[in-house]
Amino acid sequence: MSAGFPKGRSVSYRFSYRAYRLPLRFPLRTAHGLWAEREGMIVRLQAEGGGVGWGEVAPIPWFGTETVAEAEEVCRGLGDKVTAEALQTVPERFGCLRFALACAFPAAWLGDPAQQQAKRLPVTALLPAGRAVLDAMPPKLESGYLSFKWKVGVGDPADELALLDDVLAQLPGYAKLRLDANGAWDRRTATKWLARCADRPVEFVEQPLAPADEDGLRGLAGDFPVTLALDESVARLVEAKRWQAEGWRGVFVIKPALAGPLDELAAWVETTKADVVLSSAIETALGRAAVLRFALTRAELTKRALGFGVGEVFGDRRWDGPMLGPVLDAGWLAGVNSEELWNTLN
Ligand SMILES: O=C(O)CCC(=O)c1ccccc1C(=O)O
Ligand SMILES: [Mg+2]
Repeated sequence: MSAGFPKGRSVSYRFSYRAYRLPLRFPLRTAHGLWAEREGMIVRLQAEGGGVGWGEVAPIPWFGTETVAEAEEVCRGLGDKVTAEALQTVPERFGCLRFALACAFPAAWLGDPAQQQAKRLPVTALLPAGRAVLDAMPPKLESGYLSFKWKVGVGDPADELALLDDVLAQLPGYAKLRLDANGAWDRRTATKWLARCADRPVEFVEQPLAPADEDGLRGLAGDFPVTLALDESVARLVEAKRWQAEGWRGVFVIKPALAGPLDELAAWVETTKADVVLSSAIETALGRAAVLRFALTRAELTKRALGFGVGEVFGDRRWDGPMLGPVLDAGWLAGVNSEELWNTLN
């Protein structure tokens, strides 16, 4: 699957788009309040010869992406007949829409699934914030996860720090823990946590400070041995490139659904050997399948476990796709029917 804008051809496509609005089964507690409903769009391209493809626009506005309304306005401006050249004029700032459009080129949907069949990639289980983590872990361990991500920075920092020992006590020697503060800590709190993480099986600490505190983030990276990861700081690929150019040597958590065309992401990682983790933006099965289909063919993007173990997000099998367990293989992709999802939005 190529998942980029085809070059040098002025084939025209029929373009359409439909909005969706889906309640989250368990509203997500974040540093930005409660997230209860996912809004987005599905886009569709149909080649003159008949081939069809789909893509998903799934912004997270508090990550600094475009809003659904803004993406919709650009779509309206494109009209119902488009060329690849016209789609490439969508501005860089519209990372979600550019991801969706690049996914939707019909040629990308004709890929040979056989080439992916043998691949099996590990998935990270997302654990809930607070004390709930302790009950959530055992069944995840039982089902075979080797990698976990715990949301911190939500409750009282001292209570959470005390819980860290209990979480690590439950972690078998073969497993690793990621911590994600979503930018909620101040420098003092971050310092306490990072000191505590030294010599612990912590794979990395994600976005310990708000994106605005760039000096703070660079300072922490130099002061502590634990690996740091940027997420909110690098929502769009241009920002990841800038941090890298300025010397960031930690991990880049990339939410491909926010970052623009998958091809551009892969090219960057291939040329610079950036240390990346692919992560879900709580998109529907349609957008997730586009990312995971691509991930199965690109080893350089999947050196670390996939941040897609988000469980049943919508509580609706069609929009969640098949249950994704501790290991992704091409069988999961076969359970996602993009055409059917499109048709339910009719
Ligand atoms: O990255 C993962 O493992 C799961 C995805 C995740 O944590 C997430 C999902 C939606 C919005 C924000 C985030 C985040 O990484 O902060
Ligand atoms: Mg994060």
